[in-house]
Amino acid sequence: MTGNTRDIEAGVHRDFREEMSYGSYLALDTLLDAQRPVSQHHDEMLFIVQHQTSELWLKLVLHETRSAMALLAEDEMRMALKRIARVKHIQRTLTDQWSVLATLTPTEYQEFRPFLGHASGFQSWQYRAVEFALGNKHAGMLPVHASDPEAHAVLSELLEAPSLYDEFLRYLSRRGYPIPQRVLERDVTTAHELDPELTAVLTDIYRDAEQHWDVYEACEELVDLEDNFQLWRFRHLKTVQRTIGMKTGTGGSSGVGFLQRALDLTFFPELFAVRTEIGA
Ligand code: HEM
Ligand SMILES: N[C@@H](CC(=O)c1ccccc1NC=O)C(=O)O
Repeated sequence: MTGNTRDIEAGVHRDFREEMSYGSYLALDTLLDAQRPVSQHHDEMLFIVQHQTSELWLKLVLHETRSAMALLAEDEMRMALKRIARVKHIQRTLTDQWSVLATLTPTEYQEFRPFLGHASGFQSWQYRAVEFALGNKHAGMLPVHASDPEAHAVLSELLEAPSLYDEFLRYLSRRGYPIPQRVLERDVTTAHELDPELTAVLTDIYRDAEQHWDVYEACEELVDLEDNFQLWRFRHLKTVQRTIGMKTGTGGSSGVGFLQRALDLTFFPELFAVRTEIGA
């Protein structure tokens, strides 16, 4: 037998002149009109779609992370963890997605790279917002967004707000854990720095996990989050390496060297320091 033999059932809705349809609900006119190559090269479409899908997922990561922060501030730990679980799945998708871009050869990329000018992922405000929310605060990043007042406003707000980790530590303090006062009152516009006394508090949780099961589990969720973030950074670095080698970046950085240094960053240093202490 040939052809598609599946009946289109009588009940199937067909007239959307006066009703909301799939496309109108999702604003597909706008979404699918947003791929605007600046060169004539075939592979630029891949480059654009890869970035746009990443930005869409980043939008959801930000939405979920900000919600998790607000929930923690209200002592709603279980709901906050639900948000974080979703973020972890998105992170995996973002990391897996690098394999699509890895099909772009250096020869193909060079065809349209000169058309990109000084545009660079370095200017992604949503990426920077996620970094800020997770605690990698850096006021020096704000001027890059001066030409986009809305993005600048979101970044300023996140810079000045407690990070996810700050909210977690405040929550632990409210639960009676002896979080040092200087940690609770730190200048949240800067990145958190390792505090050995905080490591000791968290180590006690890990040493007696059964007694502290829910917060112990929450700590491991944060470790997963950071681990996933680092995997994305690493895949970005390796993709950059195979695509432009040691060339400087269009954003003006050294390129691979700059991205390599990001792998030394940590959002939750004490949660990793705990590993050294366990069993010691
Ligand atoms: C062939 C593909 C890519 C190349 C060659 C590349 C290259 C680079 C380079 C060299 C930098 C350093 C800044 C600069 O001087 O430009 C950078 C930063 C960045 N790129 Fe890409 N990139 C690629 C794809 C992507 C994709 C798909 C995303 C997804 C959104 C992305 C997001 C970012 C972000 C967020 C930064 C800033 C990182 C930070 O500040 O730590 N890049 N990229
Ligand atoms: N920084 C890249 C260019 C680049 O990847 C890019 C250019 C425009 C929009 C997004 C980009 N993605 C990530 O940096 C390069 O140096 O080739």
